[in-house]
Order: sequence, then structure tokens, then C-alpha cells
Amino acid sequence: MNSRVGTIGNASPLVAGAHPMVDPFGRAVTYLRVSVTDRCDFRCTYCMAENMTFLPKKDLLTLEELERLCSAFIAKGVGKIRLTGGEPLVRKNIMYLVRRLGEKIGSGLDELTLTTNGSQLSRHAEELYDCGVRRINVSLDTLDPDKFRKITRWGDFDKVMEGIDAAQKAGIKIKLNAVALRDFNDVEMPEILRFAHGRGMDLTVIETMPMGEIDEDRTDQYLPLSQLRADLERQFTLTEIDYHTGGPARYVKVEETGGRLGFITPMTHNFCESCNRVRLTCTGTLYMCLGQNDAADLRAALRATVDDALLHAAIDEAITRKPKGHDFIIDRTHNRPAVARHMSVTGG
Ligand SMILES: Nc1nc2c(ncn2[C@@H]2O[C@H](COP(=O)(O)OP(=O)(O)OP(=O)(O)O)[C@@H](O)[C@H]2O)c(=O)[nH]1
Ligand SMILES: C[S@@+](CC[C@H](N)C(=O)[O-])C[C@H]1O[C@@H](n2cnc3c(N)ncnc32)[C@H](O)[C@@H]1O
Ligand code: SF4
Ligand code: SF4
Repeated sequence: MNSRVGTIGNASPLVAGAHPMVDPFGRAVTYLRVSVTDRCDFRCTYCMAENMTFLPKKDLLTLEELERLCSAFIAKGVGKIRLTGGEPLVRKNIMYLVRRLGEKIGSGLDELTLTTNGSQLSRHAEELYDCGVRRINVSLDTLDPDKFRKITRWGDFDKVMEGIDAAQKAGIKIKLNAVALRDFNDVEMPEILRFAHGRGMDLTVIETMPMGEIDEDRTDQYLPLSQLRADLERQFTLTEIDYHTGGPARYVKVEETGGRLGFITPMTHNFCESCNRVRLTCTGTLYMCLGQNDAADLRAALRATVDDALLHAAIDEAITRKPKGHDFIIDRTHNRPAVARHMSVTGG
């Protein structure tokens, strides 16, 4: 049963009885994204360099520690948790954490979900459903296996398709995420849209953000979504709709397919004024904004004592530092990212 009772600004609704955390700009923080590992079995060109150095295992929080941190956030009014990464499903024993968090659905937690590249979905889909996961986001930038290999460097297209099939068969709803890339998948977007909607999936398209030291110049690939939208409007009728997931996408209905299409526009039309989220990494670092470097170390508070009071105080202090927004710009004169941290550290 949904225990939500109200909203603050445009942020997501609140749990009855829980005191939501409110940041200095009056935004309630109700959504936690947890990067459970920085590792991944793909090397998407816009996300990682081919030769990545990952954290040593000893630096990772245990799954029990991640669960304790998540519980602290739920106690502080977070109702939606998304597991991400790196690739969340490559973390060893990840289903232990999924199960433990799934047990909290209905007792403070409204939604447990994940964002995945889909490569490991076929073997986990049924268990995810069994743990209470009803909706996931799968990243898929192209339907062409050769282009898929090019953009992910290491990915196997057929395995992702098997994963999507398995998740749908298990009863899990899927939203596809596609990063919009000029001269790569822009011309393919109508086909991706028809594929998604033909399979009953929402599609969101995302503007590429300048993050991470990456061994390719991506500035030429950047595509403002206003341009993609104008291209799509030559073929489709897009109608504004009032549909919200608590995430940053602004949705339209595509009349010809009956499906939903979302635009995530951090660069051209940022959505920071309705931001409701913070990001926890697998080392216990809390980033208050995807596009800023300030962070709080929750690991120290977590490990100092079994009493959660210190942890709650550390979370409260971090929220007082949540910034108004990001400072991303696409600088065509420099191949230099605005934020040197890779997207995989915070999980998008
Ligand atoms: N700048 C910025 N980009 C974000 C933020 N949240 C998500 N994104 C971008 O949107 C992409 C898709 O996010 P998802 O992992 O699908 O999560 P979501 O959009 O919150 O998902 P829903 O719950 O389905 O709405 C991310 O990979 C980021 O590229 C945010 O707070 N700030
Ligand atoms: C970092 S991945 C982590 C989860 C999982 N490995 C996946 O790919 O879905 C989360 C999301 O971030 C997006 N992403 C990665 N780098 C990005 C960038 N530079 N700009 C915009 N989105 C990016 C990916 O497309 C993906 O949808
Ligand atoms: S976007 Fe996801 S799948 Fe691609 S390299 Fe980054 S973490 Fe891995
Ligand atoms: S860029 Fe920062 S403030 Fe803006 S929506 Fe993302 S996390 Fe929130």
C-alpha cells in the first residue's frame, strides 16, 4: 500500500509519519541512488575509459554496511532507492542486498529499483521480481549489434536482449535509457522508440554530460534534445502529459505508438529546482549533486559506532550542503570534463 501523503515543491511525495530531509533550497530529499560497485562488464565510451582502474575490494563497504546506510536514509524519509553502479548486477552477492532492501518495501520504502546495462538480467530477473522489484531501467543506445559493440566496447547485444526478455517475462516493467549521440544513434531514434513502445516499455533519451577523464573527445557527439525532439516531431505527434516517476525526465505521449517518451535534459533545461535525490557510492561517500565535487564521508560515521545517531547526524549535515545545481557546460574549445569523476562512481 502506498503510504505517501503529500509533496514539497516538485519533489516526490513523502512517507506518512517520516520527517523528510529538506535541503537549503526547500527541496525534500526522498530519492537515494546507490552505486554498489564502480566495476562494469562494459566500457561505454561516454562513461568510461577503456583501461579503467577500479577500487581495490578492501575499500568497498560490505553489503551489510550498505544495507545499514540505506536503512538510515529510509528512516530519514527516503522512499525510493535505486541501485546502480558501475553495473549493479556484477557486484558479488548483490541479490543479498536486493532481498534485504526488498523486505523494507511497505515499511518506509515505497520503491526499490535499479538501473542496469542488462547483461546479467536473464539470470537475476525472476529473483528481482521475487524481492519486490517491479520496475527497472535498462540502458540501450542502439539496436544495431555492431554499433552496440562500438559504443559499449565490450558489450554483447544478444545478452542484453535476453535480459530484457527475461525481465518482462518475470513481470518487471522496463524503461529504456538511451544517451543521445549525434551522428551515432540520432537517426536511429524513431526505430528505438518503435521498438520500446512495441514492447510496452517507456523510453527516455538523455543529454550526454561532460564527466570523467575519457580517452575520446565527446564534444562533437553532444546533441541537444530540442533538436532530437524537433526531428521526432516530423514523424510523431508528441503530447505533453502529467506523468512523474520522481526522476528527472519530462514525459510526452507519442500518439502514433501510445507509449511514453521522456527527455532528460541536464544541459539545455536543467531540472535542479525539483531535485529530490542524493548519491551514495560503494565506499560510503555521499555526493549531494551529480554535477559537483563536494561530498560527505558517511563511512567514518557508519564505522564509529553501532548507534545510528552519529550516522543520522552526518546525513543531516550533508544535506545542509546540497548545492542548488550543477555547473556543467559543453566547452567546444577544450576536451576537458566539467567533473573529473566518472559517471560510474555515482551511477548516473
Ligand atoms: N544531471 C542529472 N542527471 C541525472 C540525475 N538523475 C538522473 N540523471 C540522468 O538520467 C539518467 C537516467 O537516470 P535513471 O537511472 O534512469 O533514473 P531516473 O531517471 O531517476 O529513473 P525513473 O525513476 O525511472 O525516473 C542518468 O543516468 C543520468 O544520466 C540528476 O539528478 N542530475
Ligand atoms: C553509469 S550507468 C550505471 C548503471 C548501468 N551500468 C547502466 O549502464 O545502466 C547509469 C546511466 O548513466 C548514463 N550515463 C553514463 N555516462 C553518461 C554521460 N556522460 N552522460 C549522460 N549519461 C550518462 C548511462 O547511459 C546509464 O543510463
Ligand atoms: S554506462 Fe553503465 S554499462 Fe556503460 S560503462 Fe558506464 S556503468 Fe558500464
Ligand atoms: S545536477 Fe545536481 S542539483 Fe541538479 S538535478 Fe542533478 S543532482 Fe540535483
